[in-house]
Amino acid sequence: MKSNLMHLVPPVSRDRIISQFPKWYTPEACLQLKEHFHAQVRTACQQSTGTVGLKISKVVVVGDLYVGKTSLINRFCKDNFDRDYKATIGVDFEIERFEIVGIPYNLQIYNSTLIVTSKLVLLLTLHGSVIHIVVSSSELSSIFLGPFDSLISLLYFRQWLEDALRENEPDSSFIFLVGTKKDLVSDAVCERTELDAIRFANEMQAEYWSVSAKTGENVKEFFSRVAALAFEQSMIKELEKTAGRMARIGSGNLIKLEKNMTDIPEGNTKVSLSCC
Ligand SMILES: Nc1nc2c(ncn2[C@@H]2O[C@H](COP(=O)(O)OP(=O)(O)OP(=O)(O)O)[C@@H](O)[C@H]2O)c(=O)[nH]1
Repeated sequence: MKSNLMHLVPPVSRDRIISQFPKWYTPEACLQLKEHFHAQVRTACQQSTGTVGLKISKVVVVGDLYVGKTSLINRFCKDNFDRDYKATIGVDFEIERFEIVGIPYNLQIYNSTLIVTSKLVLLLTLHGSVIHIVVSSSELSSIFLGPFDSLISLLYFRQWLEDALRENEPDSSFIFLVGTKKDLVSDAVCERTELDAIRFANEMQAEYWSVSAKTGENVKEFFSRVAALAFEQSMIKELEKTAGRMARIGSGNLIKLEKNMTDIPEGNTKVSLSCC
């Protein structure tokens, strides 16, 4: 599957630019920076692997039994939906292939149920994962328990979150909360559930998405977001590894000021900016 994720923006680098050059930051400059970032990414890949190598990120999907994890993954990876329920035993996984800014890219999507998976298997699954997706069914969510269907799964979830954060470098992973089976609830119920879910997601610094594997609503958009963030994270790491050998964004030869800064009279901030 080829995905056109050209909307990628390098937030870290952009923030650095804004903080260093607040007065000259413009949408045009941002676009140029984005293009430059993509070029840098390709160069970084070539320098680190000798070719534009395949990148892989790990995504872990967890949640209660029967909430729709397998259906969500199947809708995205195989574009199908099965009404019949077949319980997932242990941990299952799918690989989805993308091409982002010309770079071959794979998402390894692990599917596991919190309650029935052994702790050791869960820890191994979580190790090195970039994206954590917590799935809950919109149909069953209770306003008392937030997006969780039972108190026990809420407790498991808290433990899981701690493990996930411990198994990975700080600030290197993203958490999503996904409400499935959107098609089974009315708009009014959906809205109410969403308010709870968004509040809960904010508490755990997660992003909330409401989807339906049956109709396909929001599924592609959701995984595009997942792929974009995972890819960006993996590229930022790549760039950090090769930082010594490369021009840094915000310094070096990326931004050229047409005028020498020392020539600018005080109070005059109108300087044109060009990217190389
Ligand atoms: N109407 C509707 N039904 C869904 C949706 N997603 C899943 N289901 C149904 O819900 C049941 C459970 O779905 P699964 O995807 O197998 O759930 P799971 O979370 O993978 O379950 P485990 O393997 O036990 O962990 C199945 O009968 C699906 O057909 C949805 O978006 N809408």
